[in-house]
Amino acid sequence: MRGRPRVKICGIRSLVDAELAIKAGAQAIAFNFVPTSKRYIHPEKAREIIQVLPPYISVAGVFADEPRYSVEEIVSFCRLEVLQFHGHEDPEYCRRWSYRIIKAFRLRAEGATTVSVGALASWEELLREAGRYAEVCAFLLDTDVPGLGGAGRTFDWSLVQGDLPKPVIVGGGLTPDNVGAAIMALRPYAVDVASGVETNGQKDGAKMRAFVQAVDVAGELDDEDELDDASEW
Ligand SMILES: O=C(O)c1ccccc1N[C@@H]1O[C@H](COP(=O)(O)O)[C@@H](O)[C@H]1O
Repeated sequence: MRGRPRVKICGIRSLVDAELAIKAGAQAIAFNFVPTSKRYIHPEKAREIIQVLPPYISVAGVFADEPRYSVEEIVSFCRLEVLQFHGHEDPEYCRRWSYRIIKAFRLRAEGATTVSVGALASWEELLREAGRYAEVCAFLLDTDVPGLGGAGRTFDWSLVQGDLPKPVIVGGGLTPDNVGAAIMALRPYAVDVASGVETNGQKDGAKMRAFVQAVDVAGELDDEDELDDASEW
């Protein structure tokens, strides 16, 4: 992909965070329902925020290894539109949802020599895993870090050596300074950021604006390289 990637800002915990992200130009925001995450938000609070959002902003929920009934309950209570499964969910778990599903794969961190259980260390492993998840709408490529995600660390981008069968969202340690390079290297459908737009653990409006501007610049450069191709997302 091709052209200007979409931006998702993850770990929204207040209405102010949501407003800043939307004003900065994000197309999607996400609420984190992983209980161990420092960005966890209670469903009641997420629902309050979602109820007053303007239209045309995609709203996602991040889950990791959560029982299905519990996800169903939170999704319908909060009226989420897209679900991001960030744990060890297998292809069977990712089937037969009435919502769009993004499956996250955790890739070897830049500079690391080993990976944790379920994380991927080569293009061949990634390609094989991606082929198993027929019913998801996109893959999120994130970094293998303790706590499953959100640590602000990049993965080894050279592991990605071609196209995957679904649109690719790139996350993991992106910042206003490196997101342009990530886009030029990986040409994703979308980029995803949590830590890189925060200061002292709080969402930072200036960093969010700088992030979206960096995506705009890289997206324009990418556009110049591309002929319109309606067959690609
Ligand atoms: O943000 C978290 O705390 C988190 C916890 C558990 C699973 C996923 C989490 N966040 C996701 O991690 C990536 C990258 O975050 P970062 O930019 O490196 O901080 C992002 O996709 C979040 O959705």
